[in-house]
Amino acid sequence: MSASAVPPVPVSLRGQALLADPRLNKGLAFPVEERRTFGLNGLLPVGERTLEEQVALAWAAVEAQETLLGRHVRLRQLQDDNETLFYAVLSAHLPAALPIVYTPGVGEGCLNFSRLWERPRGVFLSADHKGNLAAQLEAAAGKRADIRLIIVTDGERILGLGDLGANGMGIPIGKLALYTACASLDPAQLLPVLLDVGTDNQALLDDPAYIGLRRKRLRGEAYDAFVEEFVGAVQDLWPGALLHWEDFANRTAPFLLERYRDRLPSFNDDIQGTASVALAAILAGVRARGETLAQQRIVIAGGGSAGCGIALLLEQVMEDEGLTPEAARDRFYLIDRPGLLTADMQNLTPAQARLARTDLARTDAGRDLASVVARIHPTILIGVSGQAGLFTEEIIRTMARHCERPMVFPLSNPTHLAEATPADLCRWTDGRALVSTGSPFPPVTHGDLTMTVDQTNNAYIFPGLGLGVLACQARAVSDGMLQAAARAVAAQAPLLQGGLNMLPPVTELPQVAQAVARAVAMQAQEEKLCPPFTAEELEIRLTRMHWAPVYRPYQAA
Ligand SMILES: O=C([O-])CC(=O)C(=O)O
Ligand SMILES: [Mg+2]
Repeated sequence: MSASAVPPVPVSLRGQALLADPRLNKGLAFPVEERRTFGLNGLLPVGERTLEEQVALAWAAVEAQETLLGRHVRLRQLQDDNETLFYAVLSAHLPAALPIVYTPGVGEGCLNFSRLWERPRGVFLSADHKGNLAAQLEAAAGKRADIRLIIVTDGERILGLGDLGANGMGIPIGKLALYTACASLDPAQLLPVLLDVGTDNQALLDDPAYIGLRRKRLRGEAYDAFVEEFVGAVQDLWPGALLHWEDFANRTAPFLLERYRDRLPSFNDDIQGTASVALAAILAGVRARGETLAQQRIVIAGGGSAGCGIALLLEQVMEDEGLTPEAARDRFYLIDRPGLLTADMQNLTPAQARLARTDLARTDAGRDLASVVARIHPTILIGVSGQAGLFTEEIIRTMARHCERPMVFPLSNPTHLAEATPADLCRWTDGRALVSTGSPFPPVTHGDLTMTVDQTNNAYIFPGLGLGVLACQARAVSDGMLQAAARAVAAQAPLLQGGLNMLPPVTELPQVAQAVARAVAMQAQEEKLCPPFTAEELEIRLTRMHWAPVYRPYQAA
């Protein structure tokens, strides 16, 4: 769409204030007339640039940075300076920009967040300000803001990096960028929120540069009441907005998910988004092998909420394929630090207890990962352990002896925490393994074949899920909607169309998001979780919600 076809936006800011507003700033792309109308002459040099020229220069400046952190910082500065240009850069360079803005670059950003802090983005809600959260949310978002989607974290389990306290704000900022870059949601409708309830990370508490609350984490009833006040404020201020929970600790995440999933549209991305994309890749893999999910033996290394979430969604599909709930559960072997989880263990979470094995006792030998793999001959091995190198050569070679095309998913993030590298997995299995990681990896070569590495990252799911939920005004996010999202992604698997990959390439994330959004909305309607709509109405809404990174003309308000 050319700029002249777009109706002018009324703008009340002038001069410095206009240039300092990242949502409105155009930098040297302000045309002569707007420079005059808004008092920009003298503030800007006379030179003019098109958006395309700005994109080329901005991207060159990113690429000139020597480190991943440097590139991440450069893009974050661009986002805070000129949002339109930032998203134009992302859409022009999506595969290269994603690992900078998102995993693994965002991990570096979080680790250095306090030191890099320059200007605010999003809302920091501190436990010290309890009782005042609604006012702070409204003030920080802007009085007239129409917030449709919030990502919230309390920073306790940032990727596999652990408790980063207030530094975890990098994650909601980074993930929200994907809602715009992949699903074209208007960035003005998205809000990152950090619940600053303290940190148990002593290094941060001791760090003079740390920007967060200097106290141990709020726990128990005080924590619950704080989250409750936050959710209540969101519902009052922005009814119908979607709440995306991200990177909460394993013990907190499932509890918050269950507590709120029927009260407002909400989902936990680490549990449900990760499960949905894993299901997508696995469905593509088993179909390519000419099998069903119900035929698989699945070992999950990592008994946290992500591992349990993956098992739950896979089980539901196995039941759809005709297995009884007991038979479906029997397909899974959940392994955590103490080894295979067995029903006689103490302190299991409810999700772990459901999956714990009853055919072994906690005192039995052979409960370590290598022994379990050697005994049960899994067809699928999933790593959500945060333990680099957990998938050893011996384990993988054993698995590959009993399975022609073993599926191996080292999903831990960021890159250095993956349970194995794709290159090793390819070598140890003579190129037979179907490999997918959580973070991006370079292509692998086997013989004269070079293939890109699939990334089973929730980025395939959450942007489209959010778009679909908002487009149909769903009042909740059901497991059925997550299954529908997975099926929509699996339907685009190159592996089922003569290609090598289980997931579509990252370049296709925008098309994937549209397909996921449609599938999610249709499923919500099927389950009567939204007002009824026709297919035509859905298309109109999806088109209306489409925000493109182009400069709109301004007129003085
Ligand atoms: O952020 C990512 O890349 C995936 C994710 O949710 C996590 O690892 O916590
Ligand atoms: Mg996460």
